[in-house]
Amino acid sequence: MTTIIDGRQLARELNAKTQQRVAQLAQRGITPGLAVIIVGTDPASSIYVRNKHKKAGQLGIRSVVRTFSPTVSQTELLAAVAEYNADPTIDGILVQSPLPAGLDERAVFDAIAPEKDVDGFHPLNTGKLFGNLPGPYPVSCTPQGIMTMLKSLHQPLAGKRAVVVGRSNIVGRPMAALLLNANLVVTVAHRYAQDLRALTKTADVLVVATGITHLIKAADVKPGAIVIDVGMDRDAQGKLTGDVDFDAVSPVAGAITPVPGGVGPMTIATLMQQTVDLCEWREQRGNN
Ligand SMILES: Nc1nc2c(c(=O)[nH]1)N[C@@H](CN(C=O)c1ccc(C(=O)N[C@@H](CCC(=O)O)C(=O)O)cc1)CN2
Ligand SMILES: [Mg+2]
Repeated sequence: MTTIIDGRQLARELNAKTQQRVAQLAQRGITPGLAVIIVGTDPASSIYVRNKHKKAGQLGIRSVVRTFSPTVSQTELLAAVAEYNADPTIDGILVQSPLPAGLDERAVFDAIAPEKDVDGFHPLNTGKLFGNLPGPYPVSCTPQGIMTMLKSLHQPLAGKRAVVVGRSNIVGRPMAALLLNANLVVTVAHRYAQDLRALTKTADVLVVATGITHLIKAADVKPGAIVIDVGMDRDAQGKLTGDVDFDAVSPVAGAITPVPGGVGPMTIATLMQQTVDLCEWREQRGNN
């Protein structure tokens, strides 16, 4: 029997816990604040930002969305980040990725105060993650959400072989660090891998984040493996599909995430969780 990892249900459970934490903060007169910066009108990014804003509102988090035209200058963007860095009502700041060409995304991420870096993209936070330093600090929401999904399976993971396909800063690299910190034996594969399929076939935990529709087929997966599909691709008919051929792979896998309804909802639930984390950590530090 293959377990279908239900990201929507796990997100509901996580959001319920976050909502309770928000209610506890409210009793002390504290409202967590999230600032979301989006540049341009990319339809997918606009939907993700709208969903973040909506979910925040449902949980009692105050969210502000600032939308810039694609012609915004780097200086204006950095000024908006600086404004939120200095705003005591804002606990978490995120800049929706990708930024339009011509803007230096890395410089904008680096300008976010590390203690408000709700996406965990600041080098201080990624450095802590890669050094396996003691927390707390925020971690990129998609891989952090995947760790929550893996924990929901209640399977021992230490010593298992993990293969992460894709090495992006948002998913592949922090995913590898989280799995390594959880004592898995981790391989990161990418476009230069000489025999990708020989690698994926060794994985007890396979995480695929490439943006290549149905890259992973049944023959590429070890029987019983946990398969996590981060892909959000469109097939020839425009239908949302993953990097894993779900219909072919699910009979082979021990557990598998669907697309949609897998990793995506957990990304947003983790963002909400981390906004409240940042708010609580700030309180614990004494509002600094
Ligand atoms: N600043 C950031 N930018 C981006 C991140 C991020 O974590 N921080 N991740 C992705 C986009 N993303 C959130 O921003 C995101 C993508 C997809 C989903 C989601 O719920 N997907 C649904 C399907 C949605 C659809 O139908 O199109 C699902 O998988 O079920 C949530 C968040 C890149 N940018
Ligand atoms: Mg990649």
